[in-house]
Amino acid sequence: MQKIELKNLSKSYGRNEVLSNLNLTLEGNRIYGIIGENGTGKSTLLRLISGLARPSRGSVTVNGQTTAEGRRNQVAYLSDQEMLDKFSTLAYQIKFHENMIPGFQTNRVYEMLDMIKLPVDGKIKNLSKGHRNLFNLVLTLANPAPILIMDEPLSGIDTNKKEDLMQLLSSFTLDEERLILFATHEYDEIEFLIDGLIVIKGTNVAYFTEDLEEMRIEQGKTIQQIFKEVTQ
Ligand SMILES: Nc1ncnc2c1ncn2[C@@H]1O[C@H](COP(=O)(O)OP(=O)(O)OP(=O)(O)O)[C@@H](O)[C@H]1O
Repeated sequence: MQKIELKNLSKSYGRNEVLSNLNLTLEGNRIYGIIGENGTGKSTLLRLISGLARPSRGSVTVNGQTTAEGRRNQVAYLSDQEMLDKFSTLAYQIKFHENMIPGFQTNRVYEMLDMIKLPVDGKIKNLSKGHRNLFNLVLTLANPAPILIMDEPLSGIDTNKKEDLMQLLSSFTLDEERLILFATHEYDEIEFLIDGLIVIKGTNVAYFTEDLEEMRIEQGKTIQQIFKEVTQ
């Protein structure tokens, strides 16, 4: 079973303490959404878990791995920045990922691109921004890592494609026993996608549930309402 454990985790950039003494355990084949106002440290937290940033204090353990390198092997990470060389072709990037990542699911890339009707010909720079985001997302989803960590994966993607992608994400946790954690500002869209919710306020977790459905039945609140209550 997949497991992410954060113990007394803090991160500062110079004098700016972004995250302070976080304690959190995420586990199971679940989809977790992480929300919070701009600049509250969501991306920083995702980078710490993925082994791309170093904690200032405390520890991050991912499936028993405590070193940054060990964590990187457990995680497929999708940045909110555009990382791909714009002058390369889509086909080149697919081949590059296939060569770099053991078990990379190239067939799946082509199936997903077909599903979202994105042609493989041509260069990254000629794609629209939304299509570039989609292509990045597809490359991340074809990574066989047991944990998928994504920074705003649905931003700039049209409603129809979002629905297809959300179905795909659900199938990843149901059929393939993966854990997915992503940051987003799209509260309405993820309402029925995520199993667990984390709200960051200030420098810490202000709200956490691993069973949003239960909370919804008990308290009848939407994510938007929870967010407002917690952050006001
Ligand atoms: N590499 C860095 N060096 C210095 N400061 C940084 C760095 N990365 C992030 N920060 C600062 O850390 C804080 C949190 O940034 P972060 O990007 O993690 O927030 P976020 O919650 O993801 O924001 P948003 O919702 O706007 O994407 C901000 O004040 C930001 O300026």
